[in-house]
Amino acid sequence: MEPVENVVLHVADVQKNFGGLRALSDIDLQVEEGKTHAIIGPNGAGKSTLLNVIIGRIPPTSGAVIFDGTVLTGRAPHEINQLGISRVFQTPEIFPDLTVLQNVMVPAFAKRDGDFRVNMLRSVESEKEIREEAEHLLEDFGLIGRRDDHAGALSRGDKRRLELAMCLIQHPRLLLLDEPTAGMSRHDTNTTIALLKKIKERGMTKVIIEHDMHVVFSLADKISVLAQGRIIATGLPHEIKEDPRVQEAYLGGVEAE
Ligand SMILES: Nc1ncnc2c1ncn2[C@@H]1O[C@H](COP(=O)(O)OP(=O)(O)OP(=O)(O)O)[C@@H](O)[C@H]1O
Repeated sequence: MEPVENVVLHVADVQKNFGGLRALSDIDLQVEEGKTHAIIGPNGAGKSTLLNVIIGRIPPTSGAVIFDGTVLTGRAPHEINQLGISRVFQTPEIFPDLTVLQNVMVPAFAKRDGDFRVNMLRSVESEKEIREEAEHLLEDFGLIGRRDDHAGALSRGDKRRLELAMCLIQHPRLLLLDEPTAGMSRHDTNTTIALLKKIKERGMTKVIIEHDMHVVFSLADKISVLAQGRIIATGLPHEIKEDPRVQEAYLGGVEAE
């Protein structure tokens, strides 16, 4: 594998077996600081497994994940979060009984204080700085009008945007996005693409797993293609579009925009 400059995340020679099934083989992925790196591949290729290995939810069978020189493998998910990695899941993980504003504030306390604690909610009203930042984010995300509503009452698209705001208030160095536009209308998808482009302007590194080629080619600086648990190609978007192995394994017939 060719050396990559300014690598902030290195997935080094990772394998993952589920019993007799090898879900990931010989994964070597290098993500450059400040770039958006997309991971695409057909259903069952291993994308979610790879993401879960990176965030510490699934231990790899062998290999390691290194973030800015620190080995993540073996650390608990909340420790990995504290090191500067946040993630948005396919199914939004929000607090449905808290207000929209409280939802955005809680991860800021968690990052600062080290864990989610029930009593942190007592500080919600007194923490002016965090509250103001949360309100700014809700404005950016078009959710300020819903700030006092229960988050559980939001539409699916709004819940996903809320979750993104919950990540951003942590000022992560690396943001992992698992199909951030899944289930959204084209309009909501385009709004989310615009938001993610804005984040890019702030220089945050992103790893994005996505099925929607419109989203991938709108955002990615680099793309890796997973097929049957292996990375079969990594390159610039135009290189990936033109790669016959990729067309055969994945794009096959799908017109990339
Ligand atoms: N916890 C598990 N136990 C056993 N097998 C699993 C587990 N998680 C995933 N697998 C298997 O590992 C392979 C990779 O699955 P994974 O969900 O990572 O693929 P994916 O690329 O994310 O697919 P999709 O696009 O459908 O979400 C699949 O064959 C899947 O059935």
